[in-house]
Amino acid sequence: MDDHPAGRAGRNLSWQLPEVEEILVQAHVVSLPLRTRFRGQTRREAMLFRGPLGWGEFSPFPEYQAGESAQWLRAGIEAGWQGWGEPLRRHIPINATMPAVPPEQVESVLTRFGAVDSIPAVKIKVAEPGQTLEDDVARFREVRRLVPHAGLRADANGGWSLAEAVPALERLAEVAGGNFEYAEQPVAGVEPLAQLREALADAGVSSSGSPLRIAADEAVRKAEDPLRVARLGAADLIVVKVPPLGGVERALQIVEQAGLDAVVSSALDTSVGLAAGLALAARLPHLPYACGLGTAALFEHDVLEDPLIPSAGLLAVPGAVEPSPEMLRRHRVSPEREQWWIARLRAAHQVLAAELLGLRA
Ligand SMILES: O=C(O)CCC(=O)c1ccccc1C(=O)O
Ligand SMILES: [Mg+2]
Repeated sequence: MDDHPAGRAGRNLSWQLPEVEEILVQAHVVSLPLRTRFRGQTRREAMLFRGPLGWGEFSPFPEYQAGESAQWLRAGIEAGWQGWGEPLRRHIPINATMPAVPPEQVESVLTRFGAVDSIPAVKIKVAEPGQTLEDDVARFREVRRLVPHAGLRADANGGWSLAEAVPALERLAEVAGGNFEYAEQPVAGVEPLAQLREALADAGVSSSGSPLRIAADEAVRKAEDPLRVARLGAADLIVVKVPPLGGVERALQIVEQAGLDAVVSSALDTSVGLAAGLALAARLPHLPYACGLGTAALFEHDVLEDPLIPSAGLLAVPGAVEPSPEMLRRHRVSPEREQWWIARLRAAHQVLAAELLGLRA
């Protein structure tokens, strides 16, 4: 557990990087409208490309620089040129994802994730800038009212301070009854998570008689060293996303080396990217929680004829997916935007090429 995975000559981690021009032979940049604002955005842009083995996605968020974006490119290239290995299961339980909406919108969001009685868990965004704890409590309460048997999770995206997080989680735990599965990245960083775990234990914040569990998200996907969380005992479980971790194979290694329970989640990917998340969830030997891969339900339009929307609380592991040419055309970005994405691709490719060279040296 002491090496950064990038420094390990692990299984299947060395590859032939395709040239940029080869990637661009069949590349499409789309802008997809969201139904509800998410991460402050109302549209999601993505570059999709076809390799010999199938489609891959490159969709780092607009503000991401080349260093961070290189991992996203690595994941997309893995999909098209490397493949994902053999699944251990055919269906993945899927949580609903609840953006920071007012309570009167909760029901309409939930119903997009299939019959509400079948939803195994709901991940609820909290600590949204500009909102208050009362907004979070009201949203939690409404979810609990509509799906009283679902597990509940709160995702603060690191938005609380330590001093805010303890009373906030105490409140939400009351509302959730025994159904509070975990709090995702309630505070930013790794050490603060470890401190919060102690503070919650001292304050006796619990669900179903056990201390409230803490999940690390940004502390894994945006960290120089994604395993520090595990080494410091800063979380009970980790959220793993294929694109920022550089692919299915690397994400698998991180989970294995962390030795913690893992929840696979999307990065608000199109259905092309979600297929990679499902491939990862299908390969994890132990999958104790529903995964956050139902986010196609938050899109007004997607690129597949049949987007990967959960039904009966599940998504089938699709293997290969094929975007519809009509959707790719309909949601195509402007030529200027396309050039911007190609420049991003080139910059990320350069970083990735240097990284892979370093590995081989
Ligand atoms: O986990 C889920 O339910 C959906 C994915 C999700 O919330 C997300 C999507 C894009 C960027 C960040 C996040 C996040 O978990 O913080
Ligand atoms: Mg999160």
